[in-house]
Amino acid sequence: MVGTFSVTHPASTLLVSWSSVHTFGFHDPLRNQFSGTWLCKSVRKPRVRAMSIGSVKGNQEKGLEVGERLYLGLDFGTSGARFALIDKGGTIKAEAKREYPLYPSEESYDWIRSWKDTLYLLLEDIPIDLRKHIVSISIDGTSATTIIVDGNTGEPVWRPFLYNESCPDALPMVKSIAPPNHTVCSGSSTLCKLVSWWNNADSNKKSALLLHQADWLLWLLHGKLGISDYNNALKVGYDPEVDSYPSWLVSQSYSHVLPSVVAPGTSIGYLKEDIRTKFGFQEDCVVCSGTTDSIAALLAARATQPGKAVTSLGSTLAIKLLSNTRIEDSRFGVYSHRLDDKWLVGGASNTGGAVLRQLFTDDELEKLSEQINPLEASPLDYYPLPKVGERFPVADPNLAPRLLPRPENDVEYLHGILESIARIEAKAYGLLKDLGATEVDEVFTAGGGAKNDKWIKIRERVLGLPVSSAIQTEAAYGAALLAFKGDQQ
Ligand SMILES: Nc1ncnc2c1ncn2[C@@H]1O[C@H](COP(=O)(O)OP(=O)(O)O)[C@@H](O)[C@H]1O
Ligand SMILES: O=C(CO)[C@H](O)[C@H](O)COP(=O)(O)O
Repeated sequence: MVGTFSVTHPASTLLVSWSSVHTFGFHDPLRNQFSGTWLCKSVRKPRVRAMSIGSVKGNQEKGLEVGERLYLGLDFGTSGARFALIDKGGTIKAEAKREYPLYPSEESYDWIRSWKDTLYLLLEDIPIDLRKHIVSISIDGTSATTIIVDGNTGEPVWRPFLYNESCPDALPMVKSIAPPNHTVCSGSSTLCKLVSWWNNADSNKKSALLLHQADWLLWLLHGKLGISDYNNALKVGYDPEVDSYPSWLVSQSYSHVLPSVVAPGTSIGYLKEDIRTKFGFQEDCVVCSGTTDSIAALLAARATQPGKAVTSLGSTLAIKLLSNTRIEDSRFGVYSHRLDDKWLVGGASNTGGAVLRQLFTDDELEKLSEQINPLEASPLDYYPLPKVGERFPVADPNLAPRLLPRPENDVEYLHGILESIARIEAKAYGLLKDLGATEVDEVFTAGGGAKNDKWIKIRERVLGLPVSSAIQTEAAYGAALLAFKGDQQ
C-alpha cells in the first residue's frame, strides 16, 4: 500500500505549540503529590509496582478539573517501555516504566508478545481516574524495528527485525536501486530488512504490509492498518523533503507493502471500542501517529535552534543535531530527519547503556560513578559495543567491541568506558560538522545516562561544549507532546 498524506512537518507545529505551551509556564512537574509509586520527574522513577489505586484516586480527583484534558505518550525503547501522562501545561500527572517480559522462542525472544503485553500492562498502570481525562495518545518506538504483517489481519507473518539488526544479504540489491550513500544503503536500514524478507519469505507476499514497531503498537489501539509516520519511514526510503516515496522505490515489486505516511502527531482515528471499554478511556480519545525514540527524546528536550543537539544515552547512543543543512551519507551511518525547514542530522551508535548493563547494575553504575574524578582524563582507550557491529559514526557491521585491558579497579574501568563513549560522541559531532551540518554549540542529554552527572562532566571536557541533562529526559514525554499536537489539530 503506497500513498502519502502531505502535511506540514509536525514538530515545527509542535515546537510552535511547544513554545506556546512553554509560555503557559511549562514548569517542572510537581513533587510527588500522592503516596505510592506515581512519581513525577523530580524523583527517580522505580519500575511500576503494585499500587493501591485508592491512594492515587483521592489526590487525582483533587488534582484535575472536570473535563481537564490529558495527553498520553508511550515510549517503546530498547530495554523497556514507559508512559508519561501530561496536561496542557506540560505537567506530568503520572508516569511509569516496565521492562519487557521476555518469552524465549526458537531463535531469541517473542518480541511481538513482549511489546503487546507491555502496551496493555502500561495502560493498566495508568491511574484509573486519570484515564477518562485522556484525549489523545501517541507512541514512539525504536527506529527501523520492522514488522511484516498480514494486510488483512495485522498479524505478523515473519519474526520482527530489531532496530540494530543488519541484513547484509540485501545490501547489494538495495545499493543497486538507491542513490549513492542514501540512508537505506546500510545493512540495518528498514529497506534492507524488507528486501531480505522479500528474498527469503515464502509466505503470501501479496497481502503483506510493512509496519514499524510504533506503527504496529498504534494499530493495536486505532485499528487502521498500514499507517506510519515520516520519521519511522525514513529508513525504508521515504523522502520527508518531498513527502513521498521516491520513484526508484515505488517501481519495485515489493512496493505494495510500504505503509502510507503521515506526519508524526497526526490524528489517525479514535481509540478502538474494545480497548476503550476495557481500560475506561473516554469516547473521543484519539490515537495519533508516532515517531522514533530518539526524535521523541529531542522533542522532550526542547532543542529548537540550529546548533543545539540531543544525545540520547539509552541502550544506544543516538545523536540529533538541529541543522540548516540536510546530510545523508550511509558510509558513516549519517542521515537527516526533517524538522520543518530544518533538519535533525545524526545517527545511532551501538555503543551506550547496553554495554554498561552487560557489566554493571544501575546501582553499581551510580556508586562507581560517584568515585570518578570527571576532570581527569582516563588513559584507557576502548570501543564499547554490546556485540560485533557498529552503525555510526563508523558504519561497520564487523566492528568488534574493545573493552580490554580491564583494570583491577572498577572505578577506573567505568571511567575508561564512559570516557571512551564520550570520545565516540565527540567523533560523531566532528563528523557531522565535516559533512557540512551546522556546528554544534550545546548538547542536551536524554535517556538513562542523563542521570549521571559525572558522565555529563566527562562529556563536557571531551566534547569541549556545554553539556547538560535535558529538563525532560524521557522520550515518553516527547510522545506525549505529539499526542498534544494531535489534539490541537
Ligand atoms: N547512572 C547511570 N549512568 C550511566 N548509565 C546509566 C545509569 N543508570 C542507567 N544507565 C543506563 O541507561 C540505560 C537505560 O536507559 P533508557 O533510556 O531506559 O534505555 P532504552 O530506552 O534504550 O531502553 C541502561 O542501559 C543503563 O545501563
Ligand atoms: O538506537 C536506536 C534505538 O534506541 C534507534 O536506532 C534510534 O532511534 C536512532 O534512530 P533514529 O535516528 O531514526 O531515531
